[in-house]
Amino acid sequence: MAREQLNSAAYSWNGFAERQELAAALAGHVAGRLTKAIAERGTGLLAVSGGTTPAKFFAALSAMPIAWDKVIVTLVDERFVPASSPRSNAGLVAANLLQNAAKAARFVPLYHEAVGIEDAAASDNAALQSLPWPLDVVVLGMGPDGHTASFFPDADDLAKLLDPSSDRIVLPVHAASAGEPRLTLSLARIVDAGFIALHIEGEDKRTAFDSAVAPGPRKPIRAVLDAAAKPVEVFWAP
Ligand SMILES: O=C1O[C@H](COP(=O)(O)O)[C@@H](O)[C@H](O)[C@H]1O
Repeated sequence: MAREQLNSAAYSWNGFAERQELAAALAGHVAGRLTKAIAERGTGLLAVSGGTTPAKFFAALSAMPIAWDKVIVTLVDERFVPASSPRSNAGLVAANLLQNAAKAARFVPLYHEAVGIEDAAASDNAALQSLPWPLDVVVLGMGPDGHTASFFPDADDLAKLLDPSSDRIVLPVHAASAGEPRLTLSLARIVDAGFIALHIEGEDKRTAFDSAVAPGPRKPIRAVLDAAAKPVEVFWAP
């Protein structure tokens, strides 16, 4: 059960005492949304984040008894590295989510060998057109700098990345702080999802979230909160 529940127009705060408890609760919400989508339109479209936070949530979700053969999983964002790299978000998903019952899901990666991320983003854009948009569920993460997806505060052309009316599905990202070039779903596709969750853990991320929603410079996560038609469900544990 959520330890604390706070609401504002832009988000609902679901606080938990333990990370494992959060993982189980978030997995339950996501499974419920996917089950509903499968019943209504025969398929469930899920986009998940990478990084270090989601492993426990992925393990819990992978065991949920849903019709995984009707679920398509893709990524919110990806580092421009092959799946064999320890930095690969696809590698994290393969090792932790596409296991157990969830082995039956179809995974659509963002990384493909290409001359550069502009070419990779263009081919992803074409390949992902055929998915059954909108997303039923998107699970975002956030860095202590307030980046979410690969919307880094120092990214080139940040305004273009954060354009909520973009007709792009996937965009290339160059940002000095990102480590390597990135591929990211557009803000427009993220905020159009039926259920938007933000999964963050640790006091540093709570502080970063609090400062992002306070008056002041607009951090990328704030762009999601501002553009989403419904409140973002924030899942946090210390
Ligand atoms: O680089 C990334 O970082 C964020 C946050 O990751 P975390 O390690 O702090 O959990 C993540 O949401 C994103 O997918 C990833 O590419």
